[in-house]
Amino acid sequence: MITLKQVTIGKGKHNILTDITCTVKQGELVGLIGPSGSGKTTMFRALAGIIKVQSGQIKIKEKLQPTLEVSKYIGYMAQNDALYGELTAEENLLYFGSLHRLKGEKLRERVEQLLIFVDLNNVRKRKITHFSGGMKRRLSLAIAFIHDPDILLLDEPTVGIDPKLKIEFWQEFQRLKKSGKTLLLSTHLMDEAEACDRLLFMRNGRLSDAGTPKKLIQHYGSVDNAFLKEAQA
Ligand SMILES: Nc1ncnc2c1ncn2[C@@H]1O[C@H](COP(=O)(O)OP(=O)(O)OP(=O)(O)O)[C@@H](O)[C@H]1O
Repeated sequence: MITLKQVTIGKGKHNILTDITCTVKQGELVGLIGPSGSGKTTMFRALAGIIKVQSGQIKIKEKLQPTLEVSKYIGYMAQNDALYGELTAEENLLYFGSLHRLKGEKLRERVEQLLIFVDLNNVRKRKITHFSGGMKRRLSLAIAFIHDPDILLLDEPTVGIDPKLKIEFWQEFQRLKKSGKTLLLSTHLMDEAEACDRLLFMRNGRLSDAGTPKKLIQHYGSVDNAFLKEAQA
């Protein structure tokens, strides 16, 4: 579903990503973990087709990225919320839905479902400028889901989310995975890392290790240890 082959971004000594090769299969829930500044967001941006690779290639459903053709398959939740502050939550969803050519009853139904899912139904008419950080995150997640994409790229989706909603988000991630969606998400939280099918460790722009949480726990003692070891190495 997602293939990276010797992907390098940046130039010479200033590479942000270096020689990344990995795949994510359909129906997998993969966690991207690594220290701050290790290149996770850059990898998401490249997968979403926002930035180009200097060398190597990224394929989404066998199509070379960046290409407009694959944007319908991808739902990307960025770390910095890209929302329209002067629009309400509902208007933002309607707008982003229309960009994906959703309209009429189908769009309205989807907006209703998502406002309930991210627990913003009671503030749907409020402008985003009056939203808290956590509320903006929730709306960003709803926008990534609006067109029911096959691939979800979620950059720290639960930051600023209260514990109850975090559990509900994870139930939804697992449900989406079971329904055949492919999820790649970044996290600094070890309980989330352990809930993934597979983990990719990034360090200094390189993929330093990969494996199931179980395998990594066997090797390092715990996912926490694996993370700390990779961060310090
Ligand atoms: N547009 C850019 N131009 C130059 N350097 C950049 C650019 N974007 C990111 N970087 C650098 O690339 C490195 C990786 O950044 P990135 O945001 O991808 O890391 P990250 O793993 O997502 O970090 P965090 O966990 O803090 O979100 C950092 O050193 C950052 O300063």
